Formats: sequence, C-alpha cells, structure tokens
Amino acid sequence: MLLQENGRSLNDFKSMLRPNAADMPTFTNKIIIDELNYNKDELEKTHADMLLMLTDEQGSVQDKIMESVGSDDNGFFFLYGYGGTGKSFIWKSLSAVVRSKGLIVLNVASSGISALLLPGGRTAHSTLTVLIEINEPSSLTMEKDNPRVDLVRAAKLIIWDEAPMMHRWCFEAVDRSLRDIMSKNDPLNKFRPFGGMTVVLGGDFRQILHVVRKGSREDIVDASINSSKIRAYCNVLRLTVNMRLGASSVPVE
Ligand SMILES: Nc1ncnc2c1ncn2[C@@H]1O[C@H](COP(=O)(O)OP(=O)(O)OP(=O)(O)O)[C@@H](O)[C@H]1O
Repeated sequence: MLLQENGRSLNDFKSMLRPNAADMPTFTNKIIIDELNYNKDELEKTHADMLLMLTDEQGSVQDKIMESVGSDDNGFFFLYGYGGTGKSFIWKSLSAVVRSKGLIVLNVASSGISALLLPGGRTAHSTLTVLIEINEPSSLTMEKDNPRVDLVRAAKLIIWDEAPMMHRWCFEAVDRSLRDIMSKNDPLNKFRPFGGMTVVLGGDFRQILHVVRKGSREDIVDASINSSKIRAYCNVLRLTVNMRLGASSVPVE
C-alpha cells in the first residue's frame, strides 16, 4: 500500500520476490478506493450550497463540463479567466458534484503550490507522471501494470489548473498516452482526444507562462499550449466577471 500511495509497485524493484496474484484474489487498487472514499452526502450538500452561489456564466461553464462528463461524447475544454473570476471556485464545485456521484475526478496543477488549492489536488507530474525534463516525443512514464494507470482509466474528469505554466509537450504527451491507456476500455478511444476522457485545463495567460531558459519571445509562444495541434479540438470557455471585487462584479477586459 505504501508503494501504491507513491505511484510505485513491486514491479519497479526487479530484484524483489513478487507474491503470486492467485494468492490474493481480493486484491484491489487502494488509490482507487481512496478516490471513492469521499463523504458523498457532505459533498452533495457542499455542491448544493455552491450551486446557489454560481453566477450565470459560472453555471453555464459547469453545465457544459458536466454534460461532457455524463456523456460518451467527451470534451476537451480550456477555462480561461483572469485572476479572481472564479476558476478555483468552479473546480471546487465540479469536484464536489462529480465525487458526490461516486465518480473519480483527478485534480492536478502545474505546480505544487497551486495543487494545494485544489480539493485532493496533486501535481500533474505526480498523478499523471508527466516528465519534468520533457521532449517533443515524450510520453507519460506509467508502466502498464502500475496502479496509477488503473486510476486514470477509472477517472471521469481531469481538471488541470495553471495550465499555461506548462510546455505544450506536456499536454501532447498526456493526449498520446491517454489514447493508449483508454483504448483498453474501448479501442475507438485511440482516435478520441485524450482517449475519450473529459479534460479541463484552466488558467490565465496574463499570469506566469512556461519559462524557456534563455528563450526568445518566439520560443515562449511556441512552448505555449496555444501553439499546440491539440488546440484544434479545444472548446474555450470564458469567465469575465471578477468575483474577487465582490459586489461591484465588474467585467474585466
Ligand atoms: N459564485 C461565487 N460566489 C461567491 N464567491 C465567489 C464566487 N466565485 C468566486 N468567488 C470568490 O471569489 C474569489 C476569487 O475566486 P477564485 O479564487 O476561484 O478565482 P480564480 O479565477 O481561481 O483566481 P486566481 O486565478 O487568482 O487563482 C474567491 O474568494 C472565491 O471564493
């Protein structure tokens, strides 16, 4: 269990003896059990409270994402909004509603600090095994029989906050690898963006972009997700009202 919690398995240690799987017929994936272990009643109440607070545009964003989660026709979204427009608020509301239905949502962020703000959040490097030193042809580093692969396959939604901070190759690697991983559920997933998983990226391009060491302006633009071929099948959702300003609720330019 300790190994599973850290995304590892005995297969990572070739010299260790492995137990015979036939001796453990009731073995189950602990990280999946943990993800299903949220208090559904409490989350349902949290979501009901948040639903009353959502603005019209926040409600419409949430409806579009939940429509995709509930259908086989998956969506790939980018939630774009300046600081204070309520992106984190929507992540909390979405996580509450999805988990209250007994489904799995994986909340990841590009940095450890932003992952702390997500309910049950971790870095994309940890949950999705995105490489820190990434190249254009890189894939995720999950081995086929790693428990994390089963967790990803069981998930209904991936929320990825502060996405503009990451190199576009990270998202392309996730797209390629999810097509591979999810094709075990349905061979047609090989041809669907992110293997048929609903994926929502979020962030604000006015905040921190991916840092290209000694890179020119062109290098930074090229590293951005906006320059990726996966942008072609991305639905851009927008939040425009600054909720941090409170009652005045001024639309931001
Ligand atoms: N519908 C809402 N009702 C009440 N408060 C809200 C609502 N939406 C957002 N807020 C509040 O507005 C503030 C800003 O929201 P939030 O942190 O979600 O924005 P953000 O877009 O994630 O900002 P940043 O990009 O700076 O992290 C928070 O205090 C949040 O609780």
